[in-house]
Amino acid sequence: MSGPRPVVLSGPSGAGKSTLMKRLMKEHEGVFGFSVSHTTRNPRPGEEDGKDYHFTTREAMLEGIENGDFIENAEFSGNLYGTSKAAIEDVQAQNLICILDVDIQGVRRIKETDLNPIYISIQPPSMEILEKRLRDRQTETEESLQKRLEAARIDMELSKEPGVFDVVIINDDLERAYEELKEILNEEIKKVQEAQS
Ligand SMILES: Nc1nc2c(ncn2[C@@H]2O[C@H](COP(=O)(O)OP(=O)(O)O)[C@@H](O)[C@H]2O)c(=O)[nH]1
Ligand SMILES: Nc1ncnc2c1ncn2[C@@H]1O[C@H](COP(=O)(O)OP(=O)(O)O)[C@@H](O)[C@H]1O
Repeated sequence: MSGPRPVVLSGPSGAGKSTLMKRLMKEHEGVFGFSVSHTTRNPRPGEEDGKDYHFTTREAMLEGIENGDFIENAEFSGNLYGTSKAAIEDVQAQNLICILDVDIQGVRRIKETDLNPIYISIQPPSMEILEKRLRDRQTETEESLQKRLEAARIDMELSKEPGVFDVVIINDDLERAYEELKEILNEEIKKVQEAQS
């Protein structure tokens, strides 16, 4: 595949992936493009269809999967999520660094493709802090919160396995975590900026 190397951001729900990614994209306008996933979960207040996610139904998504429209898909906390081929192609056609936000199942599936991204895991400092951040975010019901915490325990274990991720960033202090992320991506960012100048 041509163009800059994509970036996969993974890690438990509530670890800070969206926060870090949004900041990265804002501070590097015209460098990154987000791979907009499909999901069957309901939009949260402020989320935009086609920007944060393509919000869809299980029926439509299963049909798309059947048609081979997705490079990967997974069930997470009772909903379907997936990366369409078009989502990645849209970004790569513009020669931008494609950022994917996927769970650990997605990481596994992407490893079977020829996408060749940089794999970054964003981890919370502890389960206790993760739970607090998720509660404070006020986006989840008690049931979906518990499912996310259960998935987080599995994610935290798997992310320790050698070779799964290129880098693991502990998102304790936001500024420090952000600097670390920028440092890792510095080379790719420069390549895109040079190609544009
Ligand atoms: N496999 C896969 N996981 C995804 C995709 N899009 C989002 N996810 C993951 O689904 C999980 C839940 O995402 P979301 O409902 O937005 O909750 P949040 O991560 O707590 O903001 C997170 O771990 C995401 O990384 C996708 O296209 N494929
Ligand atoms: N380093 C940090 N310190 C304190 N709060 C944070 C930090 N990083 C993220 N948060 C907050 O934690 C919550 C979860 O972050 P979010 O980016 O939504 O996680 P994710 O996208 O991984 O689910 C948000 O309310 C966010 O503002």
